[in-house]
Amino acid sequence: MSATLYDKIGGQPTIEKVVDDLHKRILADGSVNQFFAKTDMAKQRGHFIAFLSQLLEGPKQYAGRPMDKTHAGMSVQPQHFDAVAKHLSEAMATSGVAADDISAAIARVSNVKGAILNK
Ligand code: HEM
Repeated sequence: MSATLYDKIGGQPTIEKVVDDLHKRILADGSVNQFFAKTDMAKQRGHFIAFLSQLLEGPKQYAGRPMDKTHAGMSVQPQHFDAVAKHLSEAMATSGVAADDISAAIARVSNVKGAILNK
């Protein structure tokens, strides 16, 4: 059996590092940080770590809301999605994730793009 993407990138410790870096990047980016003005980032951290782990075939631990309901009414546009995906990709690179694993992870994240844009 081949290793899951979750295992390949280093499992939970890597994902936690990536999400911390991602949140720094999002909050420093004036094109998307306004969306998170009222968000409890500690809670968000836990949800995003769990969601990402599950998306990369790690433990099924996500207990947050579905993507369409979570992002409903936010009017997230494709450029916002692309900005967050770019931050995620750069955060993974900074944590030492290999380029082909980053591409595979971003492809999985892109599968939920429609739900996040509510389209
Ligand atoms: C790149 C893909 C994305 C993924 C995988 C993702 C995933 C998530 C997850 C798992 C949550 C937590 C759900 C919960 O609280 O139950 C969440 C919340 C949130 N997301 Fe996203 N998201 C993405 C993109 C975006 C984008 C592009 C924006 C806006 C620029 C955005 C804005 C938000 C906000 C503001 C919340 C918090 C809502 C609250 O405060 O309750 N997300 N997202």
